[in-house]
Amino acid sequence: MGGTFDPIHHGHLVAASEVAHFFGLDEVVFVPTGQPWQKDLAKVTPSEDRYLMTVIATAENPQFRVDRMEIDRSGPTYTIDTLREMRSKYGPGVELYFITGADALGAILSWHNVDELFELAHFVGCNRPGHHLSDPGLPEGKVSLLEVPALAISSTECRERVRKGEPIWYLVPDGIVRYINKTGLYLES
Ligand SMILES: Nc1ncnc2c1ncn2[C@@H]1O[C@H](COP(=O)(O)OP(=O)(O)OP(=O)(O)O)[C@@H](O)[C@H]1O
Ligand SMILES: O=C(O)c1ccc[n+]([C@@H]2O[C@H](COP(=O)([O-])O)[C@@H](O)[C@H]2O)c1
Repeated sequence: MGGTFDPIHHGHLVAASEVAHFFGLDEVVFVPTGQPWQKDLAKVTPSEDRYLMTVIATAENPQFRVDRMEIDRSGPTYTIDTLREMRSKYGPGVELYFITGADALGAILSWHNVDELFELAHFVGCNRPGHHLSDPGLPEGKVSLLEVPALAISSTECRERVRKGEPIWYLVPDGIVRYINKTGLYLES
């Protein structure tokens, strides 16, 4: 599962858990983006903080792992590079699934080298409140749409709540609340 994870929240974790269960996956690898080129980079939290929060949020689940390949890569982050790297790391016999939310799936045709993406992994789109879950005309058999228990949580809302002094308990794992309080992240927009 790729994401900016700024910060990681329970919507991400529920989607990952549901997809793992439904498809019988061995593990879910969370890959925080280095430079998400379709977002305003000036507003994105340093990658090391986003990586650490992802590690904290997933630490207790033996099926979840975090990979720093995107934050260690220079230049804009393209999923195609990540999938090529994973394919060469795991070999041709391993099936790769890329987990996305409905908003990301809707924009996938704008991603770098989109045609090759579908040769490297199967894409799973999860529903998300406020976003319509539909296949935007992707190659046959390369995408699955999955209904997961919907959580109306976004990283944007979490950041906004911290800035306004509102609680984010139970929207994100407890360790993430403590990390944000300790570091002072998101106090200024
Ligand atoms: N509540 C949610 N339910 C299902 N999928 C989600 C949810 N929140 C995020 N996702 C998906 O997780 C992936 C990573 O999301 P991302 O890190 O950008 O979080 P976000 O909450 O969308 O962030 P932001 O509000 O900053 O845009 C994307 O594919 C996104 O669609
Ligand atoms: O490869 C691309 O061109 C591309 C463009 C936009 C988003 N992505 C990936 O989509 C995932 C979700 O992105 P985001 O910006 O919603 O956090 C994350 O892994 C991004 O690296 C990938």
